[in-house]
Amino acid sequence: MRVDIISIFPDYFAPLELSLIGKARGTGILDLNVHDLRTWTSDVHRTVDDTPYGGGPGMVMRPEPWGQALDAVGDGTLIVPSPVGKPFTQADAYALAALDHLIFACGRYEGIDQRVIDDAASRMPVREVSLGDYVLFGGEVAVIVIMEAVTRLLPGVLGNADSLTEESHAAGLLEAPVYTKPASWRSREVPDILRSGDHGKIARWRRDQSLSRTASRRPDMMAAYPLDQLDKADKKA
Ligand SMILES: CN1CCCC[C@@H]1Cn1ccc2ccc(-c3n[nH]c(N)c3C#N)cc21
Repeated sequence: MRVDIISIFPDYFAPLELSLIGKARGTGILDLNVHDLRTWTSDVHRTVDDTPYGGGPGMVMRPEPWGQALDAVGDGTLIVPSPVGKPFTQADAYALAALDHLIFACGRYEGIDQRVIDDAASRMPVREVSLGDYVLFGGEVAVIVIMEAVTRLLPGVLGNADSLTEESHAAGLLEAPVYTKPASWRSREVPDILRSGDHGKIARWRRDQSLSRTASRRPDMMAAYPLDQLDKADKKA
């Protein structure tokens, strides 16, 4: 997978040189290129913003540098983090992980001139996405989150691909609580069932824990959970 990230703060993406994403870059699974938007400015001050038409607070990112930057990186699927975007989900992460070329446009200030998105949409798929119902300074942090959610789904990145099937949001439920040694810690014990060695009972316990956690913390996910899956789980466990 090729990824191009365009930002006025390219150093924000230093974390993408670390851990499993850094390894994916080193092994060629991920071809990640970070670009400074100011590369495509032509004035001495390398200006990327200007006052908004119609008045209002703040500044808007100028279309010219963005247009040249997007021309330079070529066509792919353009992802534009934005507070007005579609909420980003695990399903979106899977969809993006199946693509060959992702381009991320990191806005700042009050946002990017709308004509940049409209112009790009005339020649490639454009996805405006939001991380959640809160306001960030810009798109960079959202891109780091999306990059982690997508990269971990790429074949060869996670040592144990099986873990993808049971994790939260992949199976449609929140994960059960996890425990490790010691068996007793500050007078708190690991649930006996997890030390029983009875894998059928352990699976049922974990499913019950997932269901109760999801029901109490994410009733929206419960509403979307296919009821026939609940029956299957009971029979399997
Ligand atoms: C504050 N400032 C004036 C009001 C409008 C937004 C602006 C800041 N800002 C500029 C570009 C940009 C991109 C994404 C986000 C963003 N916020 N919250 C999310 N879930 C986001 C995503 N994904 C914020 C951004």
